[in-house]
Amino acid sequence: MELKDYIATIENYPKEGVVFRDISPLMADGNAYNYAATEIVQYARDKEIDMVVGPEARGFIIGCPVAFALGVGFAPVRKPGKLPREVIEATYEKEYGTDTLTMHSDSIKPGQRVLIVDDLLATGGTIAATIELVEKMGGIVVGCAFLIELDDLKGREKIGNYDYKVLMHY
Ligand SMILES: O=P(O)(O)OC[C@H]1O[C@H](OP(=O)(O)OP(=O)(O)O)[C@H](O)[C@@H]1O
Ligand SMILES: Nc1ncnc2[nH]cnc12
Repeated sequence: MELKDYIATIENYPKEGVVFRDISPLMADGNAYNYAATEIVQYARDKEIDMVVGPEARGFIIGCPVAFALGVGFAPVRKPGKLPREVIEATYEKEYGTDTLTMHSDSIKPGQRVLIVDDLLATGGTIAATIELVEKMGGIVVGCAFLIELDDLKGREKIGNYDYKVLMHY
């Protein structure tokens, strides 16, 4: 399946100069959505994953079906003020601004093997902050998976030696 057929491109959104890659046509097509999630599940199958972690909000859209298919739990990474119990925080820079991410401080148990899933890798700020949060709790990041990587923004460099999988490059 040619997954790029299901990505919409919007220029100058949400800011002048940004080329936005929109996954909503992919989500709207049952076959494409299933195919994309299954590709990530296959990548993760032999990794003995205990938990999937995904950043708000688009990381939930692809991370939750992957967790469901693997038969493991999902831990959300959220923007400040959204999680009701004790949280840990990490601050990061992204393509269009700065932000802080939080997780419930007990959402990953020490030694758990974690797959991080998000829709898109841009500057890598989100994935770097998410890795930091998981590791603060003693989790082991065994893989990172994305639908899309924006190669020019060099987010790959923030991933360093962690294993990662990308379905589409722009
Ligand atoms: O690699 P980075 O430069 O960090 O950018 C990638 C992140 O940016 C987008 O999320 P956004 O923060 O826009 O939130 P949303 O999913 O709630 O729209 C995207 O879904 C990734 O999580
Ligand atoms: N160019 C882009 N398109 C879609 N989501 C993004 N998140 C960060 N940069 C993005």
